Amino acid sequence: MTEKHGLKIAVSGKGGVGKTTLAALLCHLFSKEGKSVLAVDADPDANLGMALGFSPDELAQVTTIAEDRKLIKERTGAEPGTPGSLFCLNPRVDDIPEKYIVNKGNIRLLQLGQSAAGGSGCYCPENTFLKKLLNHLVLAPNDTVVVDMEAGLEHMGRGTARAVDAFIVVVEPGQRSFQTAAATVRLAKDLGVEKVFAVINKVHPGQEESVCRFLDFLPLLGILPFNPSVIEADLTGTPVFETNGQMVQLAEQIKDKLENNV
Ligand SMILES: Nc1ncnc2c1ncn2[C@@H]1O[C@H](COP(=O)(O)OP(=O)(O)OP(=O)(O)O)[C@@H](O)[C@H]1O
Repeated sequence: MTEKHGLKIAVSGKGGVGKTTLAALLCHLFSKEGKSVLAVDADPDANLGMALGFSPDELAQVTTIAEDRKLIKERTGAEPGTPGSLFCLNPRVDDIPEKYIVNKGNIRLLQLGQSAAGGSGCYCPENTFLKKLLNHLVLAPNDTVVVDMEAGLEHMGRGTARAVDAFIVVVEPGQRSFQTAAATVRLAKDLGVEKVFAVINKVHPGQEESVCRFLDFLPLLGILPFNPSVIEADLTGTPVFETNGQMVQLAEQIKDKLENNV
């Protein structure tokens, strides 16, 4: 890594490929090495909070951006630093209002929540909030932002996409997932994003070679195997990083490769 500021990472991919699982593993690993992590749950279908080990009670205590959409709509209309705006000029992670944040160790979770408008790519206040946040948030060298995104980058403007240091597209073996990945890469290039990487998840023994062949247009950070214990952890509401050493080890390699390439 050449730059001195912290990293902003967005995890994307088709629904159900394992974005939340990978995002939670990365949050855990960054926090374990002493980084201050802002985990942003921007996927209305996901529950990054539970994957990080927050209890339903803890999650219920905070307000999601969607729940506060009227306020957010009013305030995201104003430029940061102006009266009535949500953020001060050049906000830091600590400047995000506490009512939106739930903490666990070094991890601060922010949930955009379920949009009343529904549908991906909408220009709803939640996405406007995310854009402002990614564009204006100033990270200390020790800060890391991990965004669990909804599929697709359609709702991202050029400036916002370029504010992210790396996009990780999670791909599972299958043509539909490859096509989503290809579309994401095309869109990312259109938006001027240089750093787009793939992580292949849910790979069964013997599939590695053919999957890599289909994804030769994307630099690969790593391969995660299909592992029933990941589903088991999900069923019991236990974070994967507490139960599955193999996934943690592989995610660590993914994180190292990412840091060496941004
Ligand atoms: N390597 C794996 N092996 C087996 N199951 C996995 C693996 N990774 C994720 N899963 C399971 O697949 C399901 C979807 O995973 P996850 O929620 O992380 O995906 P997602 O892309 O965030 O989904 P969504 O788009 O619905 O939010 C979960 O039940 C999860 O436990």
